[in-house]
Amino acid sequence: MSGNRPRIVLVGPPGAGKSTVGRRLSAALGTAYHDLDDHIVEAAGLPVPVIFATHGEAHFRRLETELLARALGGGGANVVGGANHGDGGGANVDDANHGDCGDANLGDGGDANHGDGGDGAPQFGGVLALGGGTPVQLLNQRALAAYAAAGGIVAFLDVSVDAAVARLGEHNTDRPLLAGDTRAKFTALLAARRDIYEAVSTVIVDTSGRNATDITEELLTHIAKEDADDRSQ
Ligand SMILES: Nc1ncnc2c1ncn2[C@@H]1O[C@H](COP(=O)(O)OP(=O)(O)OP(=O)(O)O)[C@@H](O)[C@H]1O
Ligand SMILES: O=C(O)C1=C[C@@H](O)[C@@H](O)[C@H](O)C1
Ligand SMILES: [Mg+2]
Repeated sequence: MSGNRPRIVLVGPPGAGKSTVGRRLSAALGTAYHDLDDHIVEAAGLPVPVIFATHGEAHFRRLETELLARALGGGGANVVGGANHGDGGGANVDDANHGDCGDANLGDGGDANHGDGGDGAPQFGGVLALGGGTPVQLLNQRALAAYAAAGGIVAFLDVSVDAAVARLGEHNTDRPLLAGDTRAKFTALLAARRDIYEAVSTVIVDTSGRNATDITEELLTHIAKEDADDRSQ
């Protein structure tokens, strides 16, 4: 796996602890931490709930797919501001004007660094936590499959409904898809996505009833084992 691609990618539903564990893991590994949601927020210049409310989920998903392709460096979909980012390859899913949002600059970010290092090479080494819904899009599933086939680790952080709701609250306001009755929405969301999380992952870690330190230790052990296996081949 190239040094500038993530050593490990974390997937799972909201509240699984991807961001929490991802930060701890990167600190333990002495590597960078990247949160795809944070990169989307930076690219859009808006918080996630505002992107959803103002520009719609479809626009958020296009930004997400573009940034995942850049992070995994597989020449995947080029969705946002394609002409300016020079990463080439793959389908161009959106046009340069982002007609759905009425703002030609949204998601392009001008001179902002969106992880492509300015020369198209991905700069997402270390730990990459995805958004809860990132693996749902087919293009993203393909990007993750290519990354895993090249030796990448995709860890599904699983969580029960009760544990997730205990973490997120019964009426979460930070996650647009869980607003209102968070328990009911989380239950439906996990039921719809469980097979996808399982399919894209190379390892599954149940986080229910476990603290972040414990989960981080398990992932560190897994990474060390993968590294040892790589060396022996
Ligand atoms: N193992 C854990 N035990 C208890 N609480 C946890 C654990 N992991 C995370 N949390 C708490 O749960 C909440 C959600 O965690 P976090 O933001 O890391 O989830 P996420 O998977 O990144 O969610 P999202 O997909 O919405 O970004 C936070 O308040 C965090 O402190
Ligand atoms: O589960 C989801 O679809 C989402 C999870 C968050 O990480 C954000 O990516 C956004 O709120 C969508
Ligand atoms: Mg997160």
